[in-house]
Amino acid sequence: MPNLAKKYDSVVVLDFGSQYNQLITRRIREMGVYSELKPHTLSAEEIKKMDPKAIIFSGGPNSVNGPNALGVDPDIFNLGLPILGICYGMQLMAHDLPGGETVTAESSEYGQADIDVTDSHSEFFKDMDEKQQVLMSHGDFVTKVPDGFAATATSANCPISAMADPERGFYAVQFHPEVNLTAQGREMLRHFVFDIAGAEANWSMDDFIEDEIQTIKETVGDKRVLLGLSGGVDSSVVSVLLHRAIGDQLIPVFVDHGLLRKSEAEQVLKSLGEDFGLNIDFVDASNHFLNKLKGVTDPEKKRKIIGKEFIETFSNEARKFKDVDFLAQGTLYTDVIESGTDTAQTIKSHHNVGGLPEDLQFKLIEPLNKLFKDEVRELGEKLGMPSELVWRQPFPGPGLAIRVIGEVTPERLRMVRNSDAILRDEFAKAGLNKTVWQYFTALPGIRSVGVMGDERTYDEAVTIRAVTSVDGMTAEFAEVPWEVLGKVSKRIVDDVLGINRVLYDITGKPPATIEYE
Ligand SMILES: Nc1ncnc2c1ncn2[C@@H]1O[C@H](COP(=O)(O)OP(=O)(O)OP(=O)(O)O)[C@@H](O)[C@H]1O
Ligand SMILES: O=c1[nH]c(=O)c2[nH+]cn([C@@H]3O[C@H](COP(=O)(O)O)[C@@H](O)[C@H]3O)c2[nH]1
Ligand SMILES: NC(=O)CC[C@H](N)C(=O)O
Ligand SMILES: [Mg+2]
Repeated sequence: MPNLAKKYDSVVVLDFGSQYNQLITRRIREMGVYSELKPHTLSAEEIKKMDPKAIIFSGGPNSVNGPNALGVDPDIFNLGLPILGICYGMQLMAHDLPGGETVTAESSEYGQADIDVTDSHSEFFKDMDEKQQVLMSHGDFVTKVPDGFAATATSANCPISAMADPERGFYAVQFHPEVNLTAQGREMLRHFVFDIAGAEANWSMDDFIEDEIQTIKETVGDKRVLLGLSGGVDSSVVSVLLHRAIGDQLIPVFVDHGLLRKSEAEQVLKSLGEDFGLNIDFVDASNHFLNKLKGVTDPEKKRKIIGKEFIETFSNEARKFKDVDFLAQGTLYTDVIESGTDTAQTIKSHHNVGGLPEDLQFKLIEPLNKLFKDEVRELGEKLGMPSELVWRQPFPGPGLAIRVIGEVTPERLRMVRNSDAILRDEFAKAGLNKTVWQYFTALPGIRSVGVMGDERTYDEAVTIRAVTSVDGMTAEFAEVPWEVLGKVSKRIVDDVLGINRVLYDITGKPPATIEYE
């Protein structure tokens, strides 16, 4: 995203490593105010140049009193700008400003909690009920508010749940107003952005499109751009943006790595090639990928191999054309944060981020890497893309490899591919493809005893994963009618050789993730 903070009213969010930090920026963009996440190392001078209306300090995994504490330029407090500290951000304010104190509690608090607002005059909690349901997720807490501050909310486990110094426009909360589990969190953030910081809502997704097209044009010049096109929502949206910006300088490459779903290659070539008119370079690299994956069982190793093979395939293709300096990908913010950053932990290396080799010879173009899935869908609709494409369920780049736990063999790929086709068929018949966010089968690598036609079997199991979500950051298992599950189970066991048991996964994210590896 270009540096737009100066062009529109904006809020700068400083990153201390919370998994939710980019959710803060999107909550603010939803209000029509531009927001960007920036490193916590940004100096007061650099922030001043961006001319934001306010600053937010995000949460983070470290302790302000610990050896890995992350800090801010102390001059930030003298910029005359309103500041909101969230969780770690609040603790940091109490740690850095005179008179305050943050200590490590004897027991941590993770989950929903009730707080009592003690100062209903506070602009932050203006016109709100005294009791508020919030998400707490912390081990440290503020025991003394800094000079000039007053406590504004309290709870049984966290006596100072919020504090404020309205004079300087400094506000802080121990809970997370950016997540849905804080019932009125959006309202509180609105108070901060509009009433306290006085921002005006003068940014929208249309501005994003215009600004991105302009930036892409300037970056690319007369060079060519190879785009990894998967047929999924993200890379398709990128293809439209790029096509608008640079026309025929775009080379969309679709790779069949042997890990695609049933009939996927034909469908993608038809819908994006024939119907949508993209001139797709199709590469069948399946033997190559599958050979490299032979004997590999560790999930992170698989992901790294796939990331490397993708890049090798793209490099080989680039040699066929002249002047290819750039690689474009449909990377989303979820891929970035889960792959780990300087401040956030690695949950899994997405092939397109953490799986990339260090000596990449392309410059990357990733226009969506600050956005979430639902924002990308909104963008796709604004770009006039067909709704079947915009509302397609996500399919991960490493494909079926991360749905076969343990070794990826042709035999096991056949089992997961055919069972997945049955699941998708039955979900479509039941209309569930419109309501369930993502659904697929996986091979958990369990073998168990069965009896089929009076014979003993000792075969693999298949699990069904079906989740509802908005942005893929959190998810709940979908409540699928028993009847549909029964049909799917019967068809899988009847038709997919080598499967004698079907399981249904009833875990959310967290604590699980959506995919199995
Ligand atoms: N088979 C493939 N061929 C070429 N590029 C691919 C392929 N699979 C994934 N990619 C690249 O990796 C990126 C990340 O994959 P990801 O699955 O997150 O996004 P997507 O496929 O575009 O959208 P969706 O999340 O809806 O599946 C893609 O946007 C694309 O650039
Ligand atoms: O392009 C991708 N490359 C990857 O390596 C990858 N891993 C997971 N996913 C998709 O991301 C969303 C969140 O997945 P998890 O809960 O499993 O982390 C879900 O929609 C997953 O399907 C991936 N997409
Ligand atoms: N979620 C957070 O920001 C946590 C802050 C800090 N690591 C704590 O445990 O208190
Ligand atoms: Mg995909």
